[in-house]
Amino acid sequence: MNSNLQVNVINKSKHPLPSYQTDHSAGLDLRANLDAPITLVPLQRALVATGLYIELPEGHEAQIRPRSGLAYKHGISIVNSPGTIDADYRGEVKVLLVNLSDKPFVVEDGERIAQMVVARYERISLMETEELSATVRGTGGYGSTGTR
Ligand SMILES: O=c1ccn([C@H]2C[C@H](O)[C@@H](COP(=O)(O)OP(=O)(O)OP(=O)(O)O)O2)c(=O)[nH]1
Ligand SMILES: [Mg+2]
Repeated sequence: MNSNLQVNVINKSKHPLPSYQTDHSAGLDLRANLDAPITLVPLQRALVATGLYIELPEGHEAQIRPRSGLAYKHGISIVNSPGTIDADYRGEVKVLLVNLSDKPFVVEDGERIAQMVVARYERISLMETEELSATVRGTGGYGSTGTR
């Protein structure tokens, strides 16, 4: 799929720019940019560098999401999933990995550790009021509609 939304990026990593792996992938895979591998023992977390700096267009955010393969095979997830990259952020994109398995996991330099999905967002004006409109759901939630 072609994209016409150009996003400025500075690549200070030793790896190629992130890319979409298939024609319609939603996320660009991000690689760890490390001087040395990082070992995550069970339940340990680490802020992993990517060496990338991006300038998102106003009205867009980037979400940093786990990769399902790493999650399934090794229990590797992201603590603050989905991480949010703001359009006005100019720092390095980092990934807050956590090892949810019972075995140590080694993050290697160049490994694809997460994926970045760019999305539009709305900013809202909050209007304080005394009453909200009535709905069938009302205040029901947290399984109020049953499980089957
Ligand atoms: O997974 C992430 C999440 C955030 N950031 C960067 C970009 C983002 O724009 C900034 C702030 O993130 P967030 O608003 O989630 O963190 P905060 O704890 O609210 O920090 P701040 O007070 O700086 O907003 O940190 C990352 O590099 N990776
Ligand atoms: Mg914030």
